[in-house]
Amino acid sequence: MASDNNGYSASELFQAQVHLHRHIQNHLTTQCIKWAIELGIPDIIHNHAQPITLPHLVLALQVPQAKVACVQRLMRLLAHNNFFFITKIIDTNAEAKDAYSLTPSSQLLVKGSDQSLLSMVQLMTNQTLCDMFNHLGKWTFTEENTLVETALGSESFWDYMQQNPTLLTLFNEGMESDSSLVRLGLRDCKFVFEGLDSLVDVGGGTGNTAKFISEAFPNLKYIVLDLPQVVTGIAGSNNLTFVGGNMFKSIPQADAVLLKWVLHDWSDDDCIKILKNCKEAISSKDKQGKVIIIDTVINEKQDEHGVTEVKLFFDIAMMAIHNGKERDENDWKGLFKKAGFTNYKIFPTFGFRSLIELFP
Ligand SMILES: C[S@@+](CC[C@H](N)C(=O)[O-])C[C@H]1O[C@@H](n2cnc3c(N)ncnc32)[C@H](O)[C@@H]1O
Ligand SMILES: O=c1cc(-c2ccc(O)c(O)c2)oc2c(O)c(O)ccc12
Repeated sequence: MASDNNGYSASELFQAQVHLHRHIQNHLTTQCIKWAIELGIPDIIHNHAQPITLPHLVLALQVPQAKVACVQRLMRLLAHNNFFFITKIIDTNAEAKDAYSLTPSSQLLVKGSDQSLLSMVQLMTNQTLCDMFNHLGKWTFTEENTLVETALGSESFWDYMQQNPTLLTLFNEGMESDSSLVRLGLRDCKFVFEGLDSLVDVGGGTGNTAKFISEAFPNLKYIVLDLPQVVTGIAGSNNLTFVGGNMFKSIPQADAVLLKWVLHDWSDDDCIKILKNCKEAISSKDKQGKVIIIDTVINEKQDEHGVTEVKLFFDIAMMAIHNGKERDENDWKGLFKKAGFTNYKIFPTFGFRSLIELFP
């Protein structure tokens, strides 16, 4: 059998086989994270005062004896991928036993903690949304802008959610959980909000970011603008008001506009429309305000491989779900110029996102 393996050595092809399997079976990591959450494993470990052994873990889980080894194998895979640490502890019989503890990544999966990303995991592993990605091939050959049209038959993701209140709640809770972590980054960026009398948080969702900033700046008049189905019925406070509306139609006047995780949902043309409306909202006779953007800036040269991978995952998700995209600095610069802004400054502070200050 004559073959030159297309010029590759056997060892290169075996490496390629491993590489391929790592990626095509990666959905099992997702499923195992979901499984561990369903069992409540991060919470049990969190509530246990010290690293927990397998016998104690399965006792707390109350799994049938026949499934004990399955839990051990679940924990082995997740520990291999840094979702748990495995350490040795000495038990009452003076024997060394494996015990599990949380890593920073599984700390994010603990229910009810300030930095819990549990709702984001529930959103991203939602069956309807995950199934949608099976239609990418078909979608390519349609005239439809988004996979939501091809797979779910709705004009836009926002329309689909308006018709599916359970998904809307899941989405809003996912966004809220994301905002909790962004708080940590904002602590170092307070200077961006200093000196402002008023701010409109455009597409501000159910107001988690709003609560944090409006509490930190009690003299700041803070308005959250979002779709009526998102903000109707949400109570504000002294300096926080929720307004139902449409950012393409009009944005209330203020010293500054905040756009957190909004522009990546939209095409370039739509972003230019939104940014022009923002410019109008911050321009008055006697002063020019600013726009504060919290979003992704792709930077393949500077970022670690894993960080870029996350940004590129979001790029595919935004393309498919919204006809949106993730952008590099050059893309952002082009949008800013076309929308009539002259100056901007990027602070890379929020993990895979940055804060951009934008001036007319
Ligand atoms: C990805 S979410 C981000 C929410 C929030 N800024 C955050 O970071 O948690 C985008 C938000 O834009 C809102 N949105 C979509 N279309 C809108 C429109 N035409 N006018 C105002 N808000 C809109 C959505 O309802 C959603 O809450
Ligand atoms: O963080 C997000 C995640 C997703 C999302 C949902 C289900 C998936 O299966 C998936 O891969 C991604 O959707 C978003 C979105 O639609 C936004 O407008 C803004 C942010 C997100």
